[in-house]
Amino acid sequence: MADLDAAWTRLETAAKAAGQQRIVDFFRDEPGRLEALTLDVAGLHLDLSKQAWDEAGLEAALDLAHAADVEGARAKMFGGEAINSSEGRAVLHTALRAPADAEVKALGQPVMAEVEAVRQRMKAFAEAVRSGAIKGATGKPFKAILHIGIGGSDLGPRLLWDALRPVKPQIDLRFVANVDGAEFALTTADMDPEETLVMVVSKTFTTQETMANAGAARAWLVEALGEQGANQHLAAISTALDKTAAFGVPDERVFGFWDWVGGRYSLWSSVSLSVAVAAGWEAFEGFLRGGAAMDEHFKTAPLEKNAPVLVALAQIFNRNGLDRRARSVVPYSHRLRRLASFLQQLEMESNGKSVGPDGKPAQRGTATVVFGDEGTNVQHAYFQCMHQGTDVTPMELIGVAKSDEGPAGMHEKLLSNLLAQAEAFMVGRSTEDVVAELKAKGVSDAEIATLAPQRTFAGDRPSTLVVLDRLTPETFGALIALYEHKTFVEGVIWGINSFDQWGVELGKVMANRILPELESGAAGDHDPSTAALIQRLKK
Ligand SMILES: O=P(O)(O)OC[C@H]1O[C@H](O)[C@H](O)[C@@H](O)[C@@H]1O
Repeated sequence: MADLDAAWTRLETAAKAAGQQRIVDFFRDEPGRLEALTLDVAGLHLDLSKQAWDEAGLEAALDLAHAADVEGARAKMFGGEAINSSEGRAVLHTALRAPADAEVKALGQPVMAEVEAVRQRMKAFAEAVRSGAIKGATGKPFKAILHIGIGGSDLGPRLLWDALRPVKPQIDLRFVANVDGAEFALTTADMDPEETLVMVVSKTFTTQETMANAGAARAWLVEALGEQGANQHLAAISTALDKTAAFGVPDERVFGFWDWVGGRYSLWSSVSLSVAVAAGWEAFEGFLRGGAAMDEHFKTAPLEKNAPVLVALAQIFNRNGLDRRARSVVPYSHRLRRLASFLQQLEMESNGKSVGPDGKPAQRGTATVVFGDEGTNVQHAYFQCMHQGTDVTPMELIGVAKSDEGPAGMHEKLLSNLLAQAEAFMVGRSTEDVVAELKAKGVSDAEIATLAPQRTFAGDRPSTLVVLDRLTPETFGALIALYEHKTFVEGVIWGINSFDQWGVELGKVMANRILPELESGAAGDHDPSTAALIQRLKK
């Protein structure tokens, strides 16, 4: 503990010192900077040299990781210990992408036989749906899948589908998440129940939104195909097998997973069966292989060359050392445009905690806000604030080195924007430079005095670049696993349990209380604002 406190203090001191200098100058003062802060892992190239740390800052961050015993925590996670202590569960999403012959135990019990058995059933199902061996009730093959789920049962598979989907897919995969009937109506309007397979995805099989949409989908099927027919169009993915049977899904159409897989870490499981069907099993297996490659790296690389550790430490340096309370993630890739939404759950649900597993307050600030969308689009939206706003927001910019998709010549334009933004964030543009340009254009001194400051860029805004060699199932898997392990390392250093989510409960309980009040009009005991709104909104 004393070591850890001292390591935190060293980090904070080092960050303060680094913050007095300009990032761009670190390159001048540290000849080995680029070499020390770039690495190639599992088809990803990472460049953390434009981050806010100097050599001493990086060293202090690595010391902090050692003092927090990241390596010990990592061994406990891979060893299947109950590191999700508030729920007494192991954390083994890594087993879902491990080879069948790996030796993995959850709380001492071997898991790989079960994992492999479900994988084989998923594979057989995916192939049978694709080949038409499994058909709908009227004998037609399935041309579409309606994937119903929310949170971890939605965000990961949606992103995975965007990443892997063929340009002209054999199977049209659609998603419904929200308990806003508009989403169901808009998504199903042009779907034919006779040719649609409905997959209900819920770890708990109790989530209000998913159960409401599942009921709606079932009714939509029953109307077209009758009770018996509807069942042939249903599949369920859950850890609650008793509940799937009660919903009417035949056993052979139920695909399980385990309580040692958190919802936001579940896209490696049967939760992504819809994608495995629609993109094909081979693509899904490639995704698993990519995740496993990152696991191997995370487990074995020394901390100073460990990609998830370095990305986590850059975040901690910014967040705790320099008090930067937001981070923006911008993939220069249309297929990865939903990455920030996925990371919002992964990082903010995992690490948005203020107390540790011992119930004591966290000593330092934990998860920050993460936001973002696809580049270049965001350059024409919020990047003004990133370049010239009063707060510095660290960025992660993600690119794909090679792509043959779409019209010729576009990819280079996309990449030029990615590189230009990262350079502009760091280097900025000096007032002298702006003044010289305005003078050369014949602008008057009076105008220059007001214009030049407005056209100056302070720069010195840190960013990390992640460049995928190509966007393949493997590199995409490696990217997601990178972020999972980054999130884990941060949780270890902040001293919190990254694997529970008590903070989502209160709102659910209160919604269940308000629902009958809206329906019947009899208002319960509420604060004046809520009571007035119930009066206004009730039926
Ligand atoms: O998969 P489900 O059990 O339906 O849960 C869906 C989601 O809802 C919950 O409220 C949790 O916050 C998420 O972690 C979870 O992914």
